Amino acid sequence: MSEPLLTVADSLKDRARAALGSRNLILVGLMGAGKSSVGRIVASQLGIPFIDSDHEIERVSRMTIAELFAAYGEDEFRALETRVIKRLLKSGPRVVSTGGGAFVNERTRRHIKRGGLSVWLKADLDVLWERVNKRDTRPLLKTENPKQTLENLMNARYPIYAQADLTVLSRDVRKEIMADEVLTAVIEAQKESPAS
Ligand SMILES: Nc1ncnc2c1ncn2[C@@H]1O[C@H](COP(=O)(O)OP(=O)(O)OP(=O)(O)O)[C@@H](O)[C@H]1O
Ligand SMILES: O=C(O)C1=C[C@@H](O)[C@@H](O)[C@H](O)C1
Ligand SMILES: [Mg+2]
Repeated sequence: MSEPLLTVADSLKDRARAALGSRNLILVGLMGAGKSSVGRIVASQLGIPFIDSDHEIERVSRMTIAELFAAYGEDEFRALETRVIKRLLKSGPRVVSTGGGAFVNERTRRHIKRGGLSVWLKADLDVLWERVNKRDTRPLLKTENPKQTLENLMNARYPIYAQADLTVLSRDVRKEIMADEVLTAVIEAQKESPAS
């Protein structure tokens, strides 16, 4: 006889929570991949705190990301992002959703690799574009052809995101389903390398 659905769902959360242990779970990937929205659900499923590095940067600086880029430029923003992410990863377990460029920065990437289990939410261009073109708050996409810019970012960044510990395909299914797939990937990773 098959198990009742509730038990299966409960055991997914419990198994993922046990597999994660005291490590942080860090979501990386391009703008629109779903790091913030899926990360929040994953954290609530695991019963651990959720923090979004973009929100944390805005909180500590009391400026929006767009204002930070405009006032200080991208290099200063990256330096602040590195410091904030380093601090967020000092204790765990937490789910930390990062900004789209965080894992691309070498220093930040080093902190993420040391700081827990990283998951790349990988999406194709059309999925990302459908999501990001609804808002114009992203400074890097304020160009003449933002879709082309997004594609250029994909080409430059995907080989780097591929260094994450796990990859989950982000597509147009409910965010809860994406969250379950992240939990499943955490369990699978633990099976493959139980010592970690
Ligand atoms: N699985 C999904 N199905 C439909 N819409 C989604 C899905 N995941 C995310 N979205 C929507 O796409 C948009 C971008 O998602 P989100 O902000 O979570 O991405 P992000 O990876 O955090 O992007 P950024 O790097 O810009 O912070 C939001 O409007 C969100 O509601
Ligand atoms: O992809 C990027 O480089 C960025 C993504 C956003 O999350 C923000 O961190 C910022 O707009 C830069
Ligand atoms: Mg986000």
